[in-house]
Amino acid sequence: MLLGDGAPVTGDASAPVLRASDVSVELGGLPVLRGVDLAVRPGEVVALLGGNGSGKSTLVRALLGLVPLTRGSVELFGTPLRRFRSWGDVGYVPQRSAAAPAGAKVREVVASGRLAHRRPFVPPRAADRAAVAAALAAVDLTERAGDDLGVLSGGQQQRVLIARALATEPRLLVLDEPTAGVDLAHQEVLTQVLADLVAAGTAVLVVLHDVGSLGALVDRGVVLREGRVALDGPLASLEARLHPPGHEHHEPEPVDPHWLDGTVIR
Ligand SMILES: Nc1ncnc2c1ncn2[C@@H]1O[C@H](COP(=O)(O)OP(=O)(O)OP(=O)(O)O)[C@@H](O)[C@H]1O
Repeated sequence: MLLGDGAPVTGDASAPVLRASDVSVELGGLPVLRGVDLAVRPGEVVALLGGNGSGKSTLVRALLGLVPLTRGSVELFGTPLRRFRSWGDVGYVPQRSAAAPAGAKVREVVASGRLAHRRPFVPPRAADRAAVAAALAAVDLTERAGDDLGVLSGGQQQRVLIARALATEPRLLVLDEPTAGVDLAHQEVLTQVLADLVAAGTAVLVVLHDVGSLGALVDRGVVLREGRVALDGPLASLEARLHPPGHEHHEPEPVDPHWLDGTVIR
């Protein structure tokens, strides 16, 4: 369909890239997520917060189709998850303990982030090689590209997983505790890399225990508690509800700090 001036209709540019409605998940016969609603828009950075076992990783995995929903629905870029095929638009950094392929070279792991862009049995194109090189440079691991993943330190392995997701050149980047085990200097490098992606329109959903340097990028925090969304709002408002100034009477009700179970917002 064309508008009167001939411009193609491309849809609502601010439509959510990710929308979860009433998502419930049971694992081992027990409810883990209970009616979660969540939307992430282009260029938005949403932090998923909450105590241990509140369901953050399960939610991320459910949103990517890695665990089945028992109720509710997920849309990626406006397409229901069961019909979604554009995985080249999605980057995923799992929790490190969940992924450390034995015997793989660093470059191979990062290059696997390009698979959704490539046709089978065709050698990588210049664009694929350039994306891998840029991703390795972004996490400061160019020199280690030929090493076995297993000989890298824990924090370096984490940076490899981040590079794999960056190599995808995603429009939606989902990261599960990406800064766990990463030193402060490289957390700041990661923050700058993400800031550049976000400025270019990439949306980010990031599970965090310690908001740390990434906090400067975060637009909104969503706090899970026992598989439900307990709070959803700007980080500053969550912080105000956790630490209300004693002398003001118009602040919202303080929330129970145990909901965050040690999560550090500031
Ligand atoms: N495969 C599984 N089978 C049974 N229960 C599971 C499974 N995976 C997760 N759970 C349970 O689901 C709950 C939520 O786990 P999840 O890993 O999503 O929490 P989390 O908020 O990411 O925690 P953390 O901050 O410790 O990483 C926990 O009680 C966990 O034991």
